[in-house]
This record gives sequence, structure tokens and C-alpha cells, in this order.
Amino acid sequence: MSEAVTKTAEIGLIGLGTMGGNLALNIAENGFRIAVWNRTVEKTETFHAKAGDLAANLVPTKTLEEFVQAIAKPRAIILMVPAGEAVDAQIEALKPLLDADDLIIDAGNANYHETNRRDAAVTADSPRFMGIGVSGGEEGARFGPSIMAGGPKSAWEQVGHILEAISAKHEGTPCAAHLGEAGAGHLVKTVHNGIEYADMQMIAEVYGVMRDGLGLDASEISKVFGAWNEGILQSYLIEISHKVAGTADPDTGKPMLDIILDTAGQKGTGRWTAIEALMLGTPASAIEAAVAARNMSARLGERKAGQAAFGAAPGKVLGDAVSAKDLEAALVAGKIICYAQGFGLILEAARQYGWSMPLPEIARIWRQGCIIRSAMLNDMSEALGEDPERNLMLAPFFAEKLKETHGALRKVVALGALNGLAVPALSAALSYFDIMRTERSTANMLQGQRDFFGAHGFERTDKDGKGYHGPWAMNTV
Ligand SMILES: NC(=O)C1=CN([C@@H]2O[C@H](COP(=O)(O)OP(=O)(O)OC[C@H]3O[C@@H](n4cnc5c(N)ncnc54)[C@H](OP(=O)(O)O)[C@@H]3O)[C@@H](O)[C@H]2O)C=CC1
Ligand SMILES: O=C(CO)[C@H](O)[C@H](O)COP(=O)(O)O
Repeated sequence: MSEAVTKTAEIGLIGLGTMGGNLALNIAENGFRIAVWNRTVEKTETFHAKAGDLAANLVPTKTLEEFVQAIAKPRAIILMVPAGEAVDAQIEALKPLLDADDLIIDAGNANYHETNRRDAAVTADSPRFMGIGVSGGEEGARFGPSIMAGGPKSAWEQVGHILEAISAKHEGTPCAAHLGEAGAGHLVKTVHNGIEYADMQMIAEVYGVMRDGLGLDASEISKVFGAWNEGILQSYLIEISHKVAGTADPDTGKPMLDIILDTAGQKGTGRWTAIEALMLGTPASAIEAAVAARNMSARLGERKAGQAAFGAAPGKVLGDAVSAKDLEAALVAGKIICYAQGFGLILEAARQYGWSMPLPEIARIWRQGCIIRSAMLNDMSEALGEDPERNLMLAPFFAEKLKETHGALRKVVALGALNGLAVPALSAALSYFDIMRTERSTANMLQGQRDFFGAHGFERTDKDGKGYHGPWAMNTV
């Protein structure tokens, strides 16, 4: 190791796990010399030994001191460790070894409030801090992720060229961008993951309709997803759903889908998105429903008891009541709505925090590299470019698509409800659509109730001003 350390690295990375190891190889492959350090030192040795030709651009180190010394000044150090305490611990361990113009970059899935806190804690004497969201999983990290950066402009000026070089490219354009101050990048990554949850959940719901309502087997379902991936729904998530449904278990020969236990894991970013939407007061009901569906999936014991108590919904009841075309159109409508909610959330955060979030740029850097990459993001980027403040579902292209598809969404949700097939995210998307296209909603009743029990006051449709009260005076009902 010590011989390699004598050569100065352009950047450093801590945390050679799934993401960090692949990101380091990606950086090395793009011609940047990178110093690496891992808490478990033996992993660094193995990592270096297995790096093949790329080993020449890697500088493996055994101690943090050795690691820091191996990086050219002003140093840039990427942390790719679990969010939370590990990040704070690494920052504290690095601080005494770094200069004030050095830069620490948290590239994990941090809660953006923590990124804001870490950014605010930077003083004139401590290293600068930057939070970047990286999406694309293992393969993306290795061959080109989507990178959502937040932090001081000086930080982007220092490392932007490296991040752009290692990012995915959409028709030659890097899927990496500086999106704003402090936690802006991590907020966008969080919302990316919230959309990911909703997109995945809606795909799982139409899978359920095909499996339970239509009685299709996994290979038939795989073919349907494969066909959809040639059309408007073309996306990484549909592509992998096609592959997941089409894969057999090597042990039993059965479809993998029939072997996988139906309890979904989650690491927290979907939940953070839902919490954020509630805190900012912006609707993200399809995302919230997707998080709730994961929570319900985890309660297998309760679901078993529920089935014993109430019986399962009858299977294969849909016959030709719903077609693959209907399901595809329902997914299109649901997808437009969940993205409208996600971009609406980012817009609201930008308004409340005074950040200037470039919404078209966000859609642009999601077109390749990330888990939610899809053909539709190209149209979204254009629609948001026309007017970033407008609800995405009102952009002419998407309004037209919704006019064509909301009937199918309604049909799938209605058939699901009538036949006991749970479609919570599609259903939430439909309700959002119906509320957001209704000028005269039912919240007048809520205002009447609030005023009745708490004298909260309301506005009138026929007069200006606030704070009107009804003539209820505790005795009228
Ligand atoms: N996996 C994915 O698809 C994606 C993950 N992310 C995010 O990237 C980050 C890393 O995830 P991933 O690579 O999957 O995780 P892994 O579990 O594969 O790797 C974690 C790495 O962090 C190190 N580490 C763990 N705890 C500490 C600690 N307390 N102090 C110092 N180092 C520590 C581990 O070192 P050691 O070898 O010693 O255990 C290991 O190198 C997370 O924030 C995750 O949410 C982001 C996008 C996608
Ligand atoms: O950030 C990611 C992709 O963009 C990670 O894969 C993330 O861990 C997925 O979230 P969860 O584990 O909650 O499903």
C-alpha cells in the first residue's frame, strides 16, 4: 500500500461497499486517480487486488491519515457509508486531518434535513460540505449513475467535472447537475425515491390484477411487461419487472415471483418523502399510499389472520372485463399523476426554503442512470421547461395523455374495488386526479364543521374577506 500512497490522488472515497466500491471503480475508469479507505481494512486490500487494470488509478490506504495525505489539496472526499451516525462519525474523524478549503461530500441517501444541519455546522475553519444523491444501484454506480448535487457553488466548481464524467449520459449529456444549496441534492434524491416507491407499487398493483384477477402466470405477465417496455411506458422499472417475472428459480424451477416472500423492505427514503409532503403541505397521495402498502406488506401475520377472518377475494373473476391495454393506460395515468405530485413537492420545498430548484434540469438528469429512468422523463423535462410552476398534469402533452387514459385508470380502480383486488396507489392517483379537476370541492363542508365546533371562520364565495362565521351558535342543530 505505502508505495501507491506516494502518488497523489485527485479525489478520495470512504466506504467500499456496494455503492462506494463501484463508484470508486467508475471514477478510476474515467481516468481520475482515487484514494480509497474502508473501515474494515482487509476489504480495501481485496478490492484493490480485484480491480484489474483499474488498480493503477486506485490508491488503497490503511489509515485515515494515510488516506488524507494521499489526496491532492484542496482535497475532495466522498463518503459512501450508511446515512445517519456513520456520516457524522466520519466527518468528525476527518475534520482534524483536513484544511478549511477541503471538501467532504456525503453521497449516501441522507435525509436532507441532516445535510442542511451538516452544511450549517461548517465554519471558516472547518472543511466545506456537500450532499449529493446518487441513483442507479450497483450497476449505475459502476457505469454511470444519475447525480443530484447540493451544496456551495465552489464545491460543484471543484468536483463537478468528475461527477459529470462518471455520470450516465443521455444522448451525450451528463445526468449530473448542481441543483442548489445545502440539502437540495438530497431532497431531490429523496423525492426520486418516493416516486420510485409509487412507480414500483403501481406496477405491483397491475401485476396483482393480472395474477389474481385475470389468472395469468408469471411468464404471461412477463410478456405483457415486455410489450409495454416497447411503448410509452418504456422504463427501467418496467424492463426489470419483465425480467423479474420471466425468471425461474434455479432450485425449484418455479417462477422466482412465486418463490419470493411478499413482504417488502424499505430503508426510509419513501417514508421521508411522505413525511416531507405532509410537513410542506403538498399532496403526494400516490407516494404516501405506496409507503403505506409497504408497511402493510410487512404485516404478514395480520394479513394471514385477516384472510382467515374475512376470506380472500375470489380469484380470476375479471374475465375479459379488463385488458392489458386498459392496465397499460391505467399505469400511464398513474405514472403522470405520481410524477406531478413528486415535482409539486420539490417545487413547494423550493418555494418554502427559497431555493431555486431547476425542475426541467431535474427531469433531464433522471432520463438515464437512475432507477426511475424512463422515456416519459424526456417529455417531462420539456413540459417543465415550458412552465416549471404549472402542475405537470396540466402541461398540454400530459393533459392529452390523461384525457386518453384516466378512463382506464377509473376502470381498473373500480374493478379492483368491486373484486377485492387492492390497488392503493392507483386509487390514490385517481382520487388526486378527480379532486384536482373539480373546481367546487367538498371542503366547504369541512370549513362549516370547523367553524361549527371551533369558530375557526371561513371565507365566502359571494363576499371578500376572511373570518366569517355561520349562524350555528351552539343551538341550531
Ligand atoms: N445499494 C443501493 O442500491 C444504493 C445505496 N445508496 C446509499 O449509499 C450508501 C451506502 O450504501 P451501500 O453501498 O448499499 O451499503 P453497503 O452496506 O454495501 O456498504 C456500506 C459501507 O459503509 C461502511 N460503513 C458502514 N458503517 C460504517 C461506519 N459506522 N463508519 C464507517 N464506515 C461504515 C462499510 O464498511 P465495512 O466494510 O467496514 O462494513 C461499507 O464500506 C447508503 O447511504 C445507501 O442508502 C444510494 C443509492 C443506491
Ligand atoms: O436509493 C436507492 C435507489 O434509488 C436504493 O436502492 C434504495 O435503497 C431503495 O430504497 P428501499 O431500500 O427503501 O427500497
